[in-house]
Amino acid sequence: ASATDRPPADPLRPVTALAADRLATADLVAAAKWGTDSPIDDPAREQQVLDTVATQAQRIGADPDEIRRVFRDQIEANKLVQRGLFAEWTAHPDRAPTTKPDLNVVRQTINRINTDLVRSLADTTADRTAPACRPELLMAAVEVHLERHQDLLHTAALARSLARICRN
Ligand SMILES: O=C(O)C(=O)C[C@]1(C(=O)O)C=C[C@@H](O)C=C1
Repeated sequence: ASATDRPPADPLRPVTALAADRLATADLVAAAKWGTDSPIDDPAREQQVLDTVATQAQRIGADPDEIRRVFRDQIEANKLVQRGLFAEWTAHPDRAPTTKPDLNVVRQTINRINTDLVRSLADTTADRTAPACRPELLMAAVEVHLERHQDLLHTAALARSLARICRN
């Protein structure tokens, strides 16, 4: 067998990278909401996200309820980052953002990541069911943390976002 016959060393890397990509948008969402009347919690938008990913899951033969649960975690993790940043900006106003992104544009980015993440979850159903899922997921999270030089807030949120990736 040649090296190319080997299964990928890091099968959960794409899912982990997409979860981190989605969390990176929390900085933009927080900056868009900072100093406005828009609250961090937007239940109507959450419902829209969850319904859309469930429909996408169904269309590609994935379990819509499982995908909903995984995305509930993505949303909670996103709010963790937003709340952490609001706390930091409140305590240190000099660290608050000076430009305000357009929330609708940021949501378009989130929508694209959501679609990719649904696909990636469907593609890794076997890996996520395997006994090796937890160690592989941890390895992928450590690699993403190191490569992106993530701070504690984003790494803690990443761990939160991965809570239900493994099926066992
Ligand atoms: O779109 C927003 O307003 C966000 O804050 C992002 C997000 C999400 O993770 O999708 C998180 C919290 C809100 O309640 C709704 C959605």
